[in-house]
Amino acid sequence: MTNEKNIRQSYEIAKERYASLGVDTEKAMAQLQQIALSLHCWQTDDVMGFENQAGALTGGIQVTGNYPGRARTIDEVRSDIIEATSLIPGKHRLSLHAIYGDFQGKVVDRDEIEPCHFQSWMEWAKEQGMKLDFNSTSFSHPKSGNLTLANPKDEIRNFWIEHTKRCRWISEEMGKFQEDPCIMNLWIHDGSKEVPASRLKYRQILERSLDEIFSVDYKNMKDCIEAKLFGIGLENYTVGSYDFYLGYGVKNQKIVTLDTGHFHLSESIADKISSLLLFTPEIMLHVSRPVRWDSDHVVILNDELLDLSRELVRSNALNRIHIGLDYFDATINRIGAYVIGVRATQKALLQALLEPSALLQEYEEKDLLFQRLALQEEAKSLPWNAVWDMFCLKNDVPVGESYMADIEKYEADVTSKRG
Ligand SMILES: C[C@H](O)[C@H](O)[C@@H](O)C(=O)CO
Ligand SMILES: [Mn+2]
Repeated sequence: MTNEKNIRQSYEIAKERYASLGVDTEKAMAQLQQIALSLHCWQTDDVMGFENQAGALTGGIQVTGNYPGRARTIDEVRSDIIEATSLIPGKHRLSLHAIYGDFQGKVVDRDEIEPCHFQSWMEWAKEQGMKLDFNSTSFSHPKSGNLTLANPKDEIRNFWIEHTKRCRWISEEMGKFQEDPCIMNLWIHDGSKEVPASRLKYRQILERSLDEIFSVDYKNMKDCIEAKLFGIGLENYTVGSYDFYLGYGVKNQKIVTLDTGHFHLSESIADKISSLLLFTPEIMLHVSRPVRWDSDHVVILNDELLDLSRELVRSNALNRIHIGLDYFDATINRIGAYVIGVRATQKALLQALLEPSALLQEYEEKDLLFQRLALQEEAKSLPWNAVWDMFCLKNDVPVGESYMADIEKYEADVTSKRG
């Protein structure tokens, strides 16, 4: 009770402080409430999925750690997602990879998947008031190799074309069922350890495959194409590079996915937002945290995330931006990993929504550059955390670090009992 009183008092002080700079804290909280983040289901089970022919994780991605409690069944994934979302303010989405289908113990190959394999997900999500997004899965399959949609061999390429076409069909049915577009992401690992004899050849093949895949028009799903710098074992050449997908996205008006772990480490993802918004219809983000490489560390509140969030808000186009998370850490409690990453992303967005942007723009227009820099610096220590605590309180989720106790309890009662 005293705690709640403190939170409310601190909020009132913060509200006044922000108002003095022309910022409306109530409006910022209302805007944050509208931002649904797309949670990646694959943090629950280390990207294993539920195919009954599953092998090791391939495609140049890697999960490290063996913390106990990995979800081993669809029910366990759902239970973990319910637990995680109970500790996160707001209403969010869930992103499924194609390997998470409800295959009922049968072997259903990737070129055979159908909407019926995701029907139970659609119904469950509806019960939870949650919308679904979708991803085709090119990795961890006997036909994955180093080349899928860019493979010169007809048999392999056509298999993956068929898989991806089916994923679009499933996404369309999901979108219809949930009466809200399903955002489908296409990422393939295709590449080569050494420099190929022709870089052009495989990109030409990939362009043709994509044209065939996208030849069917759908109304209830949206296509996103995700580039990458390199995968492990595929260091010299990635067919689906950023230049490739940026070109394809602009030419064909597809959504380009920016995964924050898929660029050179010193490259600013924030700087790309305004350019993409000028030339592509919408943007999809995979918020991740690269450490030395695309290591998919748990997202934390760092400068890169803050910079990106500020650009998203400043662009005035939040309705054209989809924000998903993409990391997988098996070294710590997996539900904790979700909660840390989602709350960090929301905190960054809140700080961006609380930026005294009207005043900063006014200084800029008047060429008051010292004043602009001074306010940018001072804005960093404004009492945004009091607004965040109030946002959590309003959403009836734990304030501050108190969520740790809930996760510890869930671990003791549930995940520690998994074999
Ligand atoms: C599971 C993958 O991480 C995901 O599908 C893809 O988006 C990626 O980022 C691969 O590095
Ligand atoms: Mn990604």
